[in-house]
Amino acid sequence: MPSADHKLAKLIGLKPSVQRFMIYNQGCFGGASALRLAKDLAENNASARVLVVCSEIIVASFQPPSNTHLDILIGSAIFADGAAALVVGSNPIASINERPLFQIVSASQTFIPESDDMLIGKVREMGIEYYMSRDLPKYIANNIVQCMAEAFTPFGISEWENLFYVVHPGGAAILKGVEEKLGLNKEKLKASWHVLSEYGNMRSPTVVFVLNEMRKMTMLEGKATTGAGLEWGVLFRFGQGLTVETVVLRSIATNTAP
Ligand SMILES: CC(C)(COP(=O)(O)OP(=O)(O)OC[C@H]1O[C@@H](n2cnc3c(N)ncnc32)[C@H](O)[C@@H]1OP(=O)(O)O)[C@@H](O)C(=O)NCCC(=O)NCCSC(=O)CC(=O)O
Repeated sequence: MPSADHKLAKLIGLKPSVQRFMIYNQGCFGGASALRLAKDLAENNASARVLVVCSEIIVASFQPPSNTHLDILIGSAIFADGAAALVVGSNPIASINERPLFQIVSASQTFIPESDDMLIGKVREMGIEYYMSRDLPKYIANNIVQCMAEAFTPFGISEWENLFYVVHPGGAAILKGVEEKLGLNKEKLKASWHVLSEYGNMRSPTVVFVLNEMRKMTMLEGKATTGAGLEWGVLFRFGQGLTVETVVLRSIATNTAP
């Protein structure tokens, strides 16, 4: 200490009076927790612009394979270092060229009952020791429909095929489980599959990579909105707890987005 937020604020020349918040020990769902907090800050502080920065040094958790824990080897194979940033605000000012990419409509957090043992990270001297149950993908898959229903019922939406998807690519089995339970075709999670294969599971920044990939793909394909041509979408993350973060998004017309 002072921690990374203080160093970053100085490095990029923010005012000394900038309001800083650090979120630790959230694992993979940290990126969505940060968005949820940023949304509240932006909506409750007129003209605030919130810089969200997610950074993970996962190499600090790297361990040699264990004879008794195959999951340690799986963690070493799928996890990767990464960092990402985005800005959240309300009431964009067109005259200074503020052009949003997505609108955060709602953001919620819940945890799956009886799932505490599915994913555990123990902070040790050598870094974080990770334990993942082989049943973890099943728990996520079995609970996704309920999370989606709770998030989208207030908006009268129940057709999952009509949404765009920004799903945390925790592993291939997790993406396959989500596709299967929501009855999605392979194209729907294209951005998540791409980020998993190119960058791996970087925990909290991963979802920002997926958002950016979604934007890039839809621009390249000439779609009408930043959400693969669709209006409504979901950003879905999970982590220890098992905690699930579900963020309802709306896309922006590409003729107005940067
Ligand atoms: C690791 C995989 C990519 C491997 O996929 P494959 O299709 O190649 O193979 P598979 O699924 O059949 O698994 C191969 C063998 O490994 C075993 N196996 C799989 N996962 C295991 C685990 N966690 N612990 C112990 N064994 C495990 C299977 O039972 C099988 O054994 P056998 O051959 O004997 O039947 C996939 O299983 C996967 O995506 N698993 C989920 C990874 C995960 O938990 N991600 C969450 C990260 S945490 C996160 O994202 C949040 C956070 O950090 O906060």
